[in-house]
Amino acid sequence: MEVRVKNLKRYFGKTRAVDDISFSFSSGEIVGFVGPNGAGKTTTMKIMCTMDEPTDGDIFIDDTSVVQYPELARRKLGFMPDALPTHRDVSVDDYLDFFARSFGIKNHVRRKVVDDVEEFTNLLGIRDKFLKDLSKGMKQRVSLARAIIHDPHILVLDEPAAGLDPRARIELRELLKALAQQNKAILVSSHILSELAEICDSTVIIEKGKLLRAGRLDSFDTSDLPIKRIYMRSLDPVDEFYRTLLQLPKVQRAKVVGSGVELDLEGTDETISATVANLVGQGCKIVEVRTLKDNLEDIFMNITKGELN
Ligand SMILES: Nc1ncnc2c1ncn2[C@@H]1O[C@H](COP(=O)(O)OP(=O)(O)OP(=O)(O)O)[C@@H](O)[C@H]1O
Repeated sequence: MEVRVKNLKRYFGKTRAVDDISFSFSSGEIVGFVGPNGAGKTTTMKIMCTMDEPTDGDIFIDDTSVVQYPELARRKLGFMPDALPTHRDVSVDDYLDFFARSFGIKNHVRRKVVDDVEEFTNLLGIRDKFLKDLSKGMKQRVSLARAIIHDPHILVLDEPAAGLDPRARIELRELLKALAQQNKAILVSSHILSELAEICDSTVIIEKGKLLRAGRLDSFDTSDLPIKRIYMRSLDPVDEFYRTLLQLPKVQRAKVVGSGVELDLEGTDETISATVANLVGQGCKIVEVRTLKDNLEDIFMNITKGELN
């Protein structure tokens, strides 16, 4: 199963919340959806889950348009919104049973369906508790249980890890991995970038409604990014080499790592080459120059400008 976001646009008056975005993902894949506040993540996810309609463009689940066939799309999709359930005097079990009913799961199988989902999301021990008495992490698990009660092929999660403590975040991560192993296609937005990098097969980065990058993290072309991270080593004493590097105008940051120096250089590959030539010209005995791979956080900071929509 494939989800294809195709030239999606959603304008609110003059605000171009989503401005011609295209990307796709498939069964068994976890995709991180990353962007600063107001980038258009929630708007995209809401359209995917048929809770809003695009100004133009569409989203296809295989060949089914979510705009033309929202009922069909809803059966295939599970959505975990960023707002948690707030109903006060409803137990976890009644809450999940209600959603199982609303998806038309028949009486004789519904008990088993709810039991299985409660077991998977580790809710069996608290299923008689009222929602109002749950901690944030518990509510998050209830919200995930609700999203998967009808066994959807696609899961869309808006900021599921927000506000969770480290243990709850690890538990959530393990649940998402298990769901991907069940061959579900998962789109998950988050601001906790390091966490996404750990579980995601690929990443979609947007800002101000525009797509900046989409694909596997290790396949991102970073050659056009304004900051290059480099490791250099010379035969000169490392402290001396470090001080020489700091005096170069394009060096933004440097730190000694082992017998070499790691530095952020502002510019292109040409700048790296010119910098090495400059150092050799000053008599530095360079023996190693390596471009370091950016992690998701570095790439995100490097390509987004932090401007609000
Ligand atoms: N119903 C609406 N009416 C008017 N403007 C809206 C509406 N929904 C969203 N927007 C605007 O669209 C833009 C994108 O918002 P969206 O909630 O999709 O961003 P986001 O990436 O999910 O942000 P965050 O990380 O802060 O949740 C913002 O400028 C927002 O103010």
